[in-house]
Amino acid sequence: MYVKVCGLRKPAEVEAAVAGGASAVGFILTTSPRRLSPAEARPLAALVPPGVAKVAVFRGESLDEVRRAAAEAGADTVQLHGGEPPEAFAALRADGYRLIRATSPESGDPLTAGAYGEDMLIIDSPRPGSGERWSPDSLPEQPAGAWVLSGGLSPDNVVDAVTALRPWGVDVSSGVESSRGVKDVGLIEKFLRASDAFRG
Ligand SMILES: O=C(O)c1ccccc1N[C@@H]1O[C@H](COP(=O)(O)O)[C@@H](O)[C@H]1O
Repeated sequence: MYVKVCGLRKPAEVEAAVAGGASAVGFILTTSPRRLSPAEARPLAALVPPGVAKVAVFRGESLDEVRRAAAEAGADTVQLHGGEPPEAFAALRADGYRLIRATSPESGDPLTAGAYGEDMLIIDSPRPGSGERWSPDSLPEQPAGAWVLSGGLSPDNVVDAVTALRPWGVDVSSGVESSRGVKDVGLIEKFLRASDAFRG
């Protein structure tokens, strides 16, 4: 199972995620208590070994700004939360990025991974990064393909959530923090150990 740990801001957090077997680490390059500048993200991305994705997260920035910031940060994957059209995904694909489309159950967006040309689909609460969970009852259709469960996951609920929904991957930020925007390395390790139950 794919496991992404998002909103990292310090070398020790990146190192804990990598050592614990994360598939991807995320850097928030948009409005957020976890926001980093691309220049701040770049040395963190440089700590990430091959085989672990370096995800730059955006919400509502222009395509030009996404391109500029993702390149400066040294990301290899772009995550878009802004309801961008398929053409934006095509342009970023042509630049060589792997792509994540993020949406929420009641957005009206397609819930099939790849519908806009993305590699993965994150299904998150309507307020990304809030730590809020969403109800499976709010899904208008069964998600399909490489879809990633996000929104309010934590070391204590990830096993039950995955058992119930059987996503292709999971994504966490708030649930591995001691307070809003402040990661707890012990919780990152605990989340990754809990997720090990679903990895080969
Ligand atoms: O973390 C943020 O503040 C954020 C801001 C804007 C877009 C996305 C953001 N985070 C994403 O939210 C989920 C994690 O949610 P949770 O905190 O675990 O409930 C993850 O996809 C982050 O990339």
